[in-house]
Amino acid sequence: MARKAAIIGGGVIGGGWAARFLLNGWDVGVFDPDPEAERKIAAVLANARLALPALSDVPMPAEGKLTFHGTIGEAVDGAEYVQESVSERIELKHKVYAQLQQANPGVLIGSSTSGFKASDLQKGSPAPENIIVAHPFNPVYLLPLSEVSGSPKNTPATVEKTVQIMKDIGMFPLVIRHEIDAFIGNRFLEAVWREALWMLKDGIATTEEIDDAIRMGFGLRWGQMGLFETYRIAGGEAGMRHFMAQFGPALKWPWTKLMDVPEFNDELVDLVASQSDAQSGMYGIRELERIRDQNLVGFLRSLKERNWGAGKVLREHDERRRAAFHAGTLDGTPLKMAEMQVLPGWIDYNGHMTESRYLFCASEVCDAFLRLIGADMDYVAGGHSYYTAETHIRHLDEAKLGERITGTLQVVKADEKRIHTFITLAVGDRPVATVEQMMLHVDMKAGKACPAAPEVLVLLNPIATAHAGLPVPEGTGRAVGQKKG
Ligand SMILES: NC(=O)C1=CN([C@@H]2O[C@H](COP(=O)(O)OP(=O)(O)OC[C@H]3O[C@@H](n4cnc5c(N)ncnc54)[C@H](O)[C@@H]3O)[C@@H](O)[C@H]2O)C=CC1
Ligand SMILES: C[N+](C)(C)CC(=O)CC(=O)[O-]
Repeated sequence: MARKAAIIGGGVIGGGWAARFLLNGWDVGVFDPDPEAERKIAAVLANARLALPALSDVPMPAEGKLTFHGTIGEAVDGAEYVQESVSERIELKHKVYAQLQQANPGVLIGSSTSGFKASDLQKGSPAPENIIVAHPFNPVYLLPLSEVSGSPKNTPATVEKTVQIMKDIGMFPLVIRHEIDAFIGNRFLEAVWREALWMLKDGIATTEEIDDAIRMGFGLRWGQMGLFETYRIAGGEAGMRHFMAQFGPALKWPWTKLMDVPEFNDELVDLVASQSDAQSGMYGIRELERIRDQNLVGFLRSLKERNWGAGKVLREHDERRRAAFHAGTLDGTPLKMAEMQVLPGWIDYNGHMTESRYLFCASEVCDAFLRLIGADMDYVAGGHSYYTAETHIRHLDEAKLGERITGTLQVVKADEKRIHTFITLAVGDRPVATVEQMMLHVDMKAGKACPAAPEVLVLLNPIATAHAGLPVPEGTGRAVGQKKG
């Protein structure tokens, strides 16, 4: 049975949480009095469905069931976790917790609050230990950070349970060790926001110029190394100490206006909003969200390839799901090994997935299979691997932008040195290509074929035996130009 989360407040952030839980296989019950909430969540979910699966290299679980409810009590019924995402008003949050704890007394409540401390949120609650901060960043379905911040009233077990739930949905829970307003992320962002408002108000730069200064320069660095690692490099070979010596005195120079806040009045709002309209008003918000998501997917995918920063979190999430997935897949049928989404860069001038990507997809399927039988990176580091000796691709149908391709693999024949595989790439139940391959087991140092290690054969052989009982897949052994049948 699917696990269930309740999302209380289905606006920008609640919608993002709903999408993340649903796409990770949880059922989600939503309560939001806004009559538009269902439509808004559907729009967020549509964008999330295009973006989040593109980060995964293992099959995503079946999407959970989304339900909308007329009361908080119905939404939280049967939920093991609540993500509260109502507007940032403390009295509203207190009212919501009272209703939640009356309906489901032991339920764990994580708050999306941007700045209230857990001890502020817990005031007046009969069970303060079950209320904790789990502060996300927009878009919740793509960005992994969740700042988990408790008070002395939360037990270590509550913190750990929250951490585990965040990991289960692919997030990076950062436990904040000291209770502070706005945690780490927003304390930092607020400082940047104040400086930006000053520069606007003083007529130093426009919204667009400030955004350009970020996105053409240091913003790109922050996304992959943060602040300290970046500055360490800026110190040259002498590193951080040299950086500090060189730029330390600047701390006392009038570089910032940080302690002063520009007066927040209509004039300031008009200045920011009108410049922002001029800069980006040609795009609708949902359109901007899709542009942002595609940029983030490309960025995150390249971090994933390098197993770095947020990309490492994605890989770890894949590993956890891979283990769960394979536990249920070794049943003697062709192995469902990988799922991929057709990304914008994969489309050619004919408007469909370009031919090299079929081989790329097959190689993802094949690598997943090799990991399954223990021929993984540690095995390769030990000097042995499988090399592909021959590949035959048949293109059966088109794959279009955004479609999800499932790759299944059947072992046609295997012995100590060879694996003959037949991979089917399908969109739903429509095969788009088959890829037949012969792989040779190789001693990499000697550059020669040799028998695979016993620990690999012990995993490979039962699969090969089970698959030997299956019909030989249609198309096996075909040559280019050969007539069907
Ligand atoms: N927008 C952002 O960038 C971020 C916001 N947050 C936090 O997330 C929370 C929600 O913020 P947003 O989604 O931006 O606001 P929003 O205004 O988009 O959504 C708030 C939702 O709460 C609903 N609501 C109001 N009273 C309610 C009640 N009694 N029960 C259930 N729902 C109710 C509203 O109808 C609305 O749909 C806030 O605590 C905010 O500080 C956290 C991270 C980022
Ligand atoms: C502006 N904000 C304070 C609501 C921002 C956040 O809380 C995090 C984010 O997504 O930037």
